[in-house]
Amino acid sequence: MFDTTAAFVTTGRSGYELLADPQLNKGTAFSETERDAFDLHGLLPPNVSTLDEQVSRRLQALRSFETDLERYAFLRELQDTNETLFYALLVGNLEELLPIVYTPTVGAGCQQFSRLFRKPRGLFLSIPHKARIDRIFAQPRFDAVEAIVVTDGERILGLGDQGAGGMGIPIGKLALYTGCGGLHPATTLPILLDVGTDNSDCLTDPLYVGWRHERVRGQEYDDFVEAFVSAVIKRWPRVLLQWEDFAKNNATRLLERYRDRLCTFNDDVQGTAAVATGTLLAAVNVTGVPLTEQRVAVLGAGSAGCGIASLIRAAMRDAGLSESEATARFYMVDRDGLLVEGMPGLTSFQLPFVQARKAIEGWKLDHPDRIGLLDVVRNARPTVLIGVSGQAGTFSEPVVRAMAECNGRPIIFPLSNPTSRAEATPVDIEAWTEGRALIGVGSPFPPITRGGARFKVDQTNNSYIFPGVGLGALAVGASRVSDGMFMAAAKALASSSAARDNPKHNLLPPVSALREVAAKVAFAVAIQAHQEGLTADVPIDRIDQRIHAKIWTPRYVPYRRKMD
Ligand SMILES: NC(=O)C1=CN([C@@H]2O[C@H](COP(=O)(O)OP(=O)(O)OC[C@H]3O[C@@H](n4cnc5c(N)ncnc54)[C@H](O)[C@@H]3O)[C@@H](O)[C@H]2O)C=CC1
Ligand SMILES: CC(=O)C(=O)O
Ligand SMILES: [Mg+2]
Repeated sequence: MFDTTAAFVTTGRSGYELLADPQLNKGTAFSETERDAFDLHGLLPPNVSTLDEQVSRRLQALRSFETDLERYAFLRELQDTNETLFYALLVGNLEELLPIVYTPTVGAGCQQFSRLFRKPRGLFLSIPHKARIDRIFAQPRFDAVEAIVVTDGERILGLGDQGAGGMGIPIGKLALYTGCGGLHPATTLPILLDVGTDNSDCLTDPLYVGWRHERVRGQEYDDFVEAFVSAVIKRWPRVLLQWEDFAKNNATRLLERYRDRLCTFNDDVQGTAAVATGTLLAAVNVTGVPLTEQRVAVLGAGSAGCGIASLIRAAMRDAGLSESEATARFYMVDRDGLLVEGMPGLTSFQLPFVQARKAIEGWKLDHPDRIGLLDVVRNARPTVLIGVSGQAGTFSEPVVRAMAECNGRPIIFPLSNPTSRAEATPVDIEAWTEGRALIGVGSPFPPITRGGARFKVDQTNNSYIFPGVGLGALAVGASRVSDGMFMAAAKALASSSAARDNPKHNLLPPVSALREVAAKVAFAVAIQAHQEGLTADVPIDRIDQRIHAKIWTPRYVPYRRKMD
């Protein structure tokens, strides 16, 4: 386990080599003694700064930019120059910086990746270099790796195929692993599986940095992923591997293939499920309609949609419903309308959530051959409406008004990212429901006005879950990540809700509290792993201490020169 509490660091690097290493560089904060010992005099201006002074300097520079994309590029550059400073800035300003490091700006960062590319971060594993994976992994720099986030760039937020530009997502997710979950940056590794791209803008862009090839699919793709996972297990047998932003035809399939072979999970399927379930449990407290009486409509029956349905259904079973009673409460709507039994083209992970033909007999439909979202809301009268379709504006005024007509307090979560892809905006939902809706959004939105005051709508994003799941799993050396661990994470999140005491308060803690949320989620996840027999021999009364020992706080420690 990486020692996050080391009192000093010993290094053989000096001069420019030391300044060029983002894991070791302190910039102007190198002390006089360190400047003597590491030949840094003259390479730095003479004034020695504190970390706080450096943070103030960078914050001032950051705020002077005109656009968020410039701020994103600035922060990425800082991350690649001085990680301690980058994280001190991030941790101290989560609310302000998360929308830049993470959604929505990270989406633009992926789209502009080839233009912004400066220094290498993480690993690009491309099909032409499949045979070299072991050798790439073998570099000593990666000895401390404990957490990997991997994507193949095919479904980047709601922005589709971004090819190698998708690397922005693992980088952003791991920034949250450290910024919110406290994992030491040296233990994190972003990976992009470059299997080509079907994005013609990338393929025809002379500046595109990825492998210029159409996306490889089928057996060759599967063989490549297998080579990757096998090499990961060989190099880091106890690593936590997070799958991120894979397209619908791969996400659940790969999760099922690998979830029993290593400590791994899919964030879009399982992390999203936990944040949606946790927020819903908090909302149920407010509306007073028990979970067992909720009816849930989901727009977008893909990885996130079916993951969400699956975990909410499990929560309904825990609350006393049978499997079939719980299943009947879900209305999954995709491109071709409501999923009903016998519909052609259903995937294996959609099949458990189809509605029985009999259940919809007698429904009044706008068009007899297609059951759209509005039909579902009018006929099924759902209490909850969740959007994970990546399609902006699909929670139209008639749909939202219909939700408001059949519910005193409709629960409406347009969760698609980035901001431009949200199914509806909080301002519109607030207006169309006369302020009665309980709203959750995937990306940050400006505050709305509620009861004459500004109200910040909850950002219902898996960032409330994955840093804590990773921290908890790693702290106790979990061998696997189970569905039970995600349920524990969801319940821990719900128990942090301020709305438990006052229904006018937020369903979720603010983004500024994400570090505390991660620690709480980590504890619940680790306890659950222990109860399921998935941990190494960590006594239950040591779990809290293990978690806190793993949380790194960005600060400078003194350096000592390593003698040859
Ligand atoms: N708030 C959060 O924490 C998270 C949000 N998301 C967002 O959810 C969205 C979907 O992600 P995934 O499920 O992984 O993608 P996916 O591609 O697996 O699923 C999207 C589904 O939406 C369907 N769809 C597309 N257009 C539609 C339309 N007009 N009406 C109904 N269905 C339509 C697609 O056919 C597909 O089944 C993305 O925008 C992503 O950013 C995903 C994960 C976490
Ligand atoms: C938040 C996230 O994981 C997504 O939008 O894909
Ligand atoms: Mg994602």
